[in-house]
Amino acid sequence: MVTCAIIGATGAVGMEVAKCMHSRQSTFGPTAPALYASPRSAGKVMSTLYGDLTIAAFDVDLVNSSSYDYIFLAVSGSFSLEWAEKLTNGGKTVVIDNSSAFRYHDSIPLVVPEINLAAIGPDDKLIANPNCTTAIAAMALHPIHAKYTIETLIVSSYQATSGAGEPGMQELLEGTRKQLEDLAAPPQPAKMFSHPIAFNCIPCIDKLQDNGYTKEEMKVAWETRKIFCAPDMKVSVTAVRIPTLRAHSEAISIQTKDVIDVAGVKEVLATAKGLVVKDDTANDVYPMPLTSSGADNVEVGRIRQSLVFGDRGVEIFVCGDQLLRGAALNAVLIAEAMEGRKA
Ligand SMILES: NC(=O)C1=CN([C@@H]2O[C@H](COP(=O)(O)OP(=O)(O)OC[C@H]3O[C@@H](n4cnc5c(N)ncnc54)[C@H](OP(=O)(O)O)[C@@H]3O)[C@@H](O)[C@H]2O)C=CC1
Ligand SMILES: N[C@@H](CC(=O)OP(=O)(O)O)C(=O)O
Repeated sequence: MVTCAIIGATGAVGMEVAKCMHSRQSTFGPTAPALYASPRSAGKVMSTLYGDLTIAAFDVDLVNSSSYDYIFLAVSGSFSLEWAEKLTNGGKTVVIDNSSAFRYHDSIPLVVPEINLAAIGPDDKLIANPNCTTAIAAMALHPIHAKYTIETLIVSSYQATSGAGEPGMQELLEGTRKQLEDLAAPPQPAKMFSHPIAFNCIPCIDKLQDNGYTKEEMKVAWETRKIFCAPDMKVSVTAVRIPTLRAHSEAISIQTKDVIDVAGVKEVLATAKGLVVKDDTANDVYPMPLTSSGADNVEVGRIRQSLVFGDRGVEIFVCGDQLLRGAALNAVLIAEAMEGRKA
């Protein structure tokens, strides 16, 4: 029996981890996870696919006394910095961290299972899960990179409010509801975002860096290079928050080393794991947040030859549920693969 705990179980990612575990019957399904959150949530009962489960307040000794096989961490970067290594419990537990705390450490694997599972060594006990915008793009980009060698990426993202967790979604819903009561009223003041998000879009996610890009934008560059082992790949991103609940979308311009064409791209994407090609624009079939929300696979479409890069470039549009592909599902697939290695 594989035993697991979710820390941050009441949050947007934590709740999805429990659902993903349940759906992966082969490895995790039979055993309900232990759920931990902040002391605010202690004793609360959460309805899950495993039935009603009671939340415990996080306490490192309490958690370590259970010697779980896997811990899914879904709290904050500062929380992970403080606790992640201690939670490996002297090597007894594998900790898969959804935060950005360890992604850029050379000695910590940053993993998308379909791409670089081999980055996990036999003694690795702390594994970093990538940023959601990075993970979704990577699913479509890696097969293209493997065939044509990507040299340059220019990305514009359209990111859902759940990227800011459960409170982000609540702010969109509440702001929209209030605005619809009186369209002439000033927007609700923003708490989670830097401006009201209802009926708006905000071209700034996370902290501004010295180079004029935001941290969210730089994460995509840093992480794509690390996951693809492509330190020289040129990556420029504009990350934008939009008033949707779930699923991030990205328009991606790709410039390659080798000559590339649409038919070849479609062929390589059609057989790639974790992807579904939705590319029939004449019949209004393309990736969208509404169709990719709740789905395990990333949608890719609008595949066309680049007017800018000619026969060394294509344009694609991707859309994926960032709570799943960009967080919970990616983490559970990592654990499943690590468990599979033991067999
Ligand atoms: N949302 C997304 O799309 C993605 C998020 N991530 C990362 O995943 C992590 C979680 O994000 P998300 O689910 O969105 O965040 P939420 O704000 O929705 O959830 C945060 C969770 O952390 C818990 N928590 C807060 N403080 C403590 C504490 N002291 N001890 C134990 N638990 C605590 C909260 O519990 P309580 O309810 O008791 O406060 C809650 O369960 C973050 O690091 C984020 O960067 C990564 C990829 C995508
Ligand atoms: N920053 C992402 C979500 C997230 O939490 O990312 P990260 O794990 O890199 O902090 C968003 O706002 O959509």
